[in-house]
Amino acid sequence: MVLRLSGSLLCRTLCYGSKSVLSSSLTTVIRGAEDRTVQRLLKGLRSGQRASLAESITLVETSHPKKKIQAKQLLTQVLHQAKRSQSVQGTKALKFRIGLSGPPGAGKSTFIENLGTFLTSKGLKVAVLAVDPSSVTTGGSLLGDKTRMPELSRDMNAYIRPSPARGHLGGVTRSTNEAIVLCEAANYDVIIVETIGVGQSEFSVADMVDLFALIIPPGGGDELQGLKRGIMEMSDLIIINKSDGDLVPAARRMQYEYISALKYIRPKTQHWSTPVKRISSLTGEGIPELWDLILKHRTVMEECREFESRRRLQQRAWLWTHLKDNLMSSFMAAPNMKNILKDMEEGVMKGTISPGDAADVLLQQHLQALHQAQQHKACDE
Ligand SMILES: Nc1nc2c(ncn2[C@@H]2O[C@H](COP(=O)(O)OP(=O)(O)OP(=O)(O)O)[C@@H](O)[C@H]2O)c(=O)[nH]1
Repeated sequence: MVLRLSGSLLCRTLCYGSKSVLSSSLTTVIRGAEDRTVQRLLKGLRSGQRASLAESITLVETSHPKKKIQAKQLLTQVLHQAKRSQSVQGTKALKFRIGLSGPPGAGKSTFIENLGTFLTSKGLKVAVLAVDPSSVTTGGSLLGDKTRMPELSRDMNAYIRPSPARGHLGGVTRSTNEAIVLCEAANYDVIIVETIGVGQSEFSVADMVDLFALIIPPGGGDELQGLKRGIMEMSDLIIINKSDGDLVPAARRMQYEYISALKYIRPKTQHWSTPVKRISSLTGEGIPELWDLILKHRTVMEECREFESRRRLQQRAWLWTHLKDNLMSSFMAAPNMKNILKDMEEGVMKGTISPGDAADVLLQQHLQALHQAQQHKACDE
């Protein structure tokens, strides 16, 4: 459903809710100060305990009202803590968020296993999170499965989190964003967010990382046509995997094709032109050089100050995701909304009311419901 929200209506919705929003966040702060679970999790996160990290992520994925309050409390504290270290250490305090997308079978898990173990051998802590749209429709998860990365999952300096099998894509990515922050609070240096390059998930992931990489296998040549232009536009790095044995010539061809295709694509930033690198996740060839390139991207982005500005824009995008989610939940929770919604949908399909008018009617109905609820609350008090 498309929610058409005119400026004045949005304004009224927000203004109307502001008092209760304010009081509920104050309640959150006051209650949270006493919350033992939050204190315990914070302590566990600070000492880098994987069990506390797993429990904290589960907490932010929950929709249980009491736990939601705890999750907000935890995130608030964690964000304050991160802000404090950033004010002391500057951007060096910011951990590295890497997004990885690629079609099924591209070798994502083999790549993460190889890069991950390479990084932990250098003394870095690595977390792997998955955004898996398939888990929403099938209830099962294809990504982030520990069995796909056997060595890394046994590594004490690595943490692998499978995709949450709930909610719509917005919900999944929202909790992923929060999971990133929690991994950082638990002192993970590199957070890899993995997604299948189908649907919309890669766009959401690109919006929450410092570097977005696309990984592809050498193929027959149709891949380039099939691959969405959008995903190339938002990539900071293109990795041609499986460049080993008999596949080397095909991988080379693929590399040239991508290099030429990128010439016709507007660069994401004027400070970086997207490199196309061949590697083998199976043999590990090219992985150390690829890591150097990833670090170079970070240095360049820090020097031109885009590293921080991207993060700031991502924070703003995150605010909008929350706002849209909260507005939709409040809209759907209003009394009788399901019936009116059904009537309006039928009307729109029959052509008796225009989609725009139907959206306005629904919003008016929602605002009235909010107003009535507020009046009842005032009477009760
Ligand atoms: N020759 C060769 N094979 C590879 C390489 N990387 C992965 N593979 C193989 O490609 C197949 C798919 O690899 P995965 O790592 O499971 O790929 P994935 O992208 O995680 O696949 P999904 O789980 O379907 O999303 C496996 O049989 C791997 O052994 C590589 O660098 N070279």
